[in-house]
Amino acid sequence: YTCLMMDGHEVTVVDNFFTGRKRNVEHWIGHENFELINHDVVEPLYIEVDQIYHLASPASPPNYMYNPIKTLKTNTIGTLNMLGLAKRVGARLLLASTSEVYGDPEVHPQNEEYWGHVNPIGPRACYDEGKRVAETMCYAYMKQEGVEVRVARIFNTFGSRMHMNDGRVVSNFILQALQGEPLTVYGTGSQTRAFQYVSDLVNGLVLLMNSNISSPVNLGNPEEHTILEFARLIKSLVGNRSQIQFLPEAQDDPQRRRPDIRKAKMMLGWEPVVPLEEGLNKTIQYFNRELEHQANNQYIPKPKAARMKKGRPRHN
Ligand SMILES: O=c1ccn([C@@H]2O[C@H](COP(=O)(O)OP(=O)(O)O[C@H]3OC[C@@H](O)[C@H](O)[C@H]3O)[C@@H](O)[C@H]2O)c(=O)[nH]1
Repeated sequence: YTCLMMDGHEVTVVDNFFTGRKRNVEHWIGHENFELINHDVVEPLYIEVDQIYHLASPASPPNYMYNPIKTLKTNTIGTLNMLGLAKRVGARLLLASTSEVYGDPEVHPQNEEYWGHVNPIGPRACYDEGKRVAETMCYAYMKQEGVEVRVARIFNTFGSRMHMNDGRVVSNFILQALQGEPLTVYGTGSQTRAFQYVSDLVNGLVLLMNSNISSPVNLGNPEEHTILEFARLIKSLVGNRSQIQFLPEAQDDPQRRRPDIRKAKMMLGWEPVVPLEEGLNKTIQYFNRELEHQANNQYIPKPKAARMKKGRPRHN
């Protein structure tokens, strides 16, 4: 799939490593087109660039709810800083927005015209409303300052290099199945989602960035399943006998979600090409290797040296 560095672009990765990991980019360290900056977008950034993929923000519900104020700052102040950077250097900015701007949708499937159904004071608000105002900011900078913006509304995505503690449903189910633990379904499992594999998303993001479409575009895989169906599918692909355990439902959990991707198809010529099972199998292999890596890299503390007692004279 598309790779900016292999295509000859110089890429500067900016990460505060709140949910990111150095291991995910370590194979690029030393490449002449690659640079890594440990930086938080809540602080201003002064670099020279032509294009900004503004992907900053935790995306997993447990991660973004862990520190809602930080999530809000990242999506508001962070977005203002990135738009300010785009304005200063004349760069184009692509915002990673989300299907969560549609909230718990009353329209199905969701197309880009739908305004959404979001609880502004619920537990997901820091993210939903943060992304909604981030979109608003993009169009204010476009109108008032002439900044070129692109807005991708990204639907549920999974794949290699996800964090083991990510907390979203695909990584949870795979890790649970691989370890023979029960698969935790929140609520009845009748809520639906549609999942795209990460490489499809990357292709869509690069196509959108280089297109002339400034209005929001959905990027997702329209193949919709209930969460219970996902649990059963992952169990069968991993091939073990984990139980399914029903836990209380998550508050404000969207009940149905599926992208209408006609706009991306028509205007970008984009659609997902990785079948669900193939993506899941790749991700299962990845998490298998992660579990092995974890088992082989346990930190074993060295025995502590005897501590000097306080108050006694030291004889050196
Ligand atoms: O262990 C789990 C985790 C999650 N779930 C359920 O699975 C569904 C999907 O949950 P996830 O946490 O993976 O993701 P959500 O769809 O709720 O949110 C996601 O939406 C789109 C993106 O912007 C983000 O990646 C994320 O916010 C929900 O109904 C959730 O309640 C489980 O049943 N068990």
